[in-house]
Amino acid sequence: MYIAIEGPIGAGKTTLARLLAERLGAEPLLEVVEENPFLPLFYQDRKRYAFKTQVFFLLSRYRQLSRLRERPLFGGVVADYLFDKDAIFASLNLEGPEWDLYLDLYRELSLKLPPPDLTVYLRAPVPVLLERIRKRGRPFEEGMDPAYLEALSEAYERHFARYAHPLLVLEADQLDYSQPGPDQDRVVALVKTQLAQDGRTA
Ligand SMILES: Nc1ncnc2c1ncn2[C@@H]1O[C@H](COP(=O)(O)OP(=O)(O)O)[C@@H](O)[C@H]1O
Ligand SMILES: Nc1nc2c(ncn2[C@H]2C[C@H](O)[C@@H](COP(=O)(O)O)O2)c(=O)[nH]1
Repeated sequence: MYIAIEGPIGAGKTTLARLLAERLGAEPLLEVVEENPFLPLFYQDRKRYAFKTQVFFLLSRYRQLSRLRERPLFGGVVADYLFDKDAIFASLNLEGPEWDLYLDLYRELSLKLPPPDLTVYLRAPVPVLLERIRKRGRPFEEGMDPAYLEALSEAYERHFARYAHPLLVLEADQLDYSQPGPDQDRVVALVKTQLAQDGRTA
């Protein structure tokens, strides 16, 4: 069983991936964005650092997800990202020959990765995302541009409107699974039900 959680910045992906991994007896597969040395520079000058930032993410995501093919998944995996995320961000930040070169690389690498058994797409309004980003407190995200978040949310909507694999869409502002309580049980139950409907067991 391989579950991926996606959604815009601050939607609650890592929080949900940890919770599901714990409740389903699976391994969390988490991205460490702080490992990307270009990311803080990207937020200072998006045009200048977009390509370097993206290629670093592309390679590290590819390497991490490739390992899923190389070893048996005994208890399953819950990842806090989908490989497609890379192209969603790239489509907003790259253009011209850099975008063409990037897309060539992305297409080649994506062919080699398995799709998840279930993807959970977390939706939330921009003000909620901004509040959660503020609460998380990463220094380089302090001046997050609401227009960038809006464009990113729209790109996610377009992507999942034509997504061809099993998908569960959750309104992430309606469920507080960040602390113990009934919403945690509710979100776990929703995922289990979806897995069962798709013929998978958790
Ligand atoms: N469903 C939720 N309700 C309220 N707060 C949440 C929820 N999910 C996450 N949070 C909080 O929002 C912040 C961002 O969550 P995080 O999981 O890091 O988001 P993402 O991985 O999507 O960027 C964290 O401070 C987290 O505790
Ligand atoms: N330019 C890009 N930035 C990215 C990409 N993936 C993530 N990020 C940034 C967005 C956030 O500031 C931070 C963490 O992302 P979360 O979605 O985990 O909150 O990293 C990317 O591909 N390109």
